[in-house]
Amino acid sequence: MEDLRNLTALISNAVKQIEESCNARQVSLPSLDDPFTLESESARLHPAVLEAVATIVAATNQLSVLVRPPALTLMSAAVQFHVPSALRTVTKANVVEILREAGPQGLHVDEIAKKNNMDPQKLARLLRLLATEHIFREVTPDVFANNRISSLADTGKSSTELFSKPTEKYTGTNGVAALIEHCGYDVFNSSACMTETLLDPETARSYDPTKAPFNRAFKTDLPFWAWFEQPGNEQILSTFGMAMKGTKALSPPDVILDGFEWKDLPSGSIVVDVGGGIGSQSLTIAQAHHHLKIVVQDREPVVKEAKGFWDLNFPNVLSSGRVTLQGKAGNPQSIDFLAGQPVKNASVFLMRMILHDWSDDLCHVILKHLREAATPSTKLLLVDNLMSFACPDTSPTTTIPGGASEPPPPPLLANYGHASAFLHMIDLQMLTALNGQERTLVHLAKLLEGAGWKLTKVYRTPTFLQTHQQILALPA
Ligand SMILES: C[S@@+](CC[C@H](N)C(=O)[O-])C[C@H]1O[C@@H](n2cnc3c(N)ncnc32)[C@H](O)[C@@H]1O
Repeated sequence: MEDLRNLTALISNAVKQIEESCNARQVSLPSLDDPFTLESESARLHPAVLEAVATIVAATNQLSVLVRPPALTLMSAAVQFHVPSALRTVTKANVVEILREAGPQGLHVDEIAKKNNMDPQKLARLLRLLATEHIFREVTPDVFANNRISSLADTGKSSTELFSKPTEKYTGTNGVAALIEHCGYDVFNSSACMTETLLDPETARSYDPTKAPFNRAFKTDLPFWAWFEQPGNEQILSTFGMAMKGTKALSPPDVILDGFEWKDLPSGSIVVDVGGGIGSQSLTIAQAHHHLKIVVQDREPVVKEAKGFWDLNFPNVLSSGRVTLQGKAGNPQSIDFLAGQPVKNASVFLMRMILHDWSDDLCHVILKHLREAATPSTKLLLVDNLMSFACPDTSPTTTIPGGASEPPPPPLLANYGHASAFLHMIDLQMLTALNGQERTLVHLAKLLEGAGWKLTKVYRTPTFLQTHQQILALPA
């Protein structure tokens, strides 16, 4: 009972904290029935509120596990995979857009099914599970409407356009639907092969990117990235590019501009976005800081995708030369961060969500190439998720600015329990797809040190827990 009472007290204090912060700023938390818009998120995007949110998510989950019959908790975990299956199916079948067009009163499944050619009763069962998880709303029996959560996956396009041009579904969107597709197809299928891969002596201890569960699932000896580029996988590759844009939704918008002091870089400074994908982070930096030159580097097929993205979102910036896309073809220097780094006068090497794709050995190779290309004043800015243990950590930790993070009050787990479960899932996402991993700060510090970099600072920007933290390193 003591844990129960303590958890309840934590929840009620956190609710008070949210209320006080919202009252002081004269904003209110949006209802679950309001469609998602960035503007209406302002109440939540405040450090005090985000901290209270983490407490509530951790404590409510711990409370429910504490009181629920154990068999239900365990078996719910065992069948949880139906949620991403249902979510991917309805997202791919354009249900979100059909329901947006229907308005808040919703639409009967018979009508939805007429538009997307599904079986209405099967569709109803998928939507009902999702509505039970607070994704969509069942307004009256068999009548469904979007809610705040489902509307985040809205491409903003008309359902007619989506049905007539299915291969262009994600182009020009916020990328969230693309992220659902990437997680629900490439990664979900890989995860289904996790057990066999991790228990097979041939692959159990391998950190080779060609021996991941992904390779077993898709019957390929190619690493994830090279497989994307195979003929026939064009759609999967372009979905991945947009999915990376969708990861922006996992942090407050434009958080890349908080923390690191972009404005203090001298005019004309070169920022190299290493493995920058289509350049969705670079776009934000380029739009906010006109004094910087930006080079987005990635594999050639990704760079081809990137060209259309920049022409659409920031016309003429490529032709002006302020932003350069570096891939392979058309450029004398081939871009492969495992092979080397051609830019030798960078002010900043930015690497967002790169190291987590690779084993320690391959991270060492990437970091070493950057170190060799760095000038004495080049800065290395990593943007990565920071992991923590599910128990108090007594190992020596770093004393650099921003290095320590406050553990939550007991009886919450030291890593904020369920509030950080998402990060641990992303860690396994890296394992299944790439044999990569998310890391603790101490782990990252060691990797950096081994490659001639010195971990210098962590910018604790108001992210959702420890997602996408900015980690600064300088040449050692
Ligand atoms: C997880 S994504 C991150 C993209 C981007 N930094 C972002 O945050 O949106 C990893 C990127 O690394 C690129 N990549 C993989 N192997 C590469 C290599 N050897 N050289 C250059 N880029 C590579 C992929 O094509 C992909 O765009």
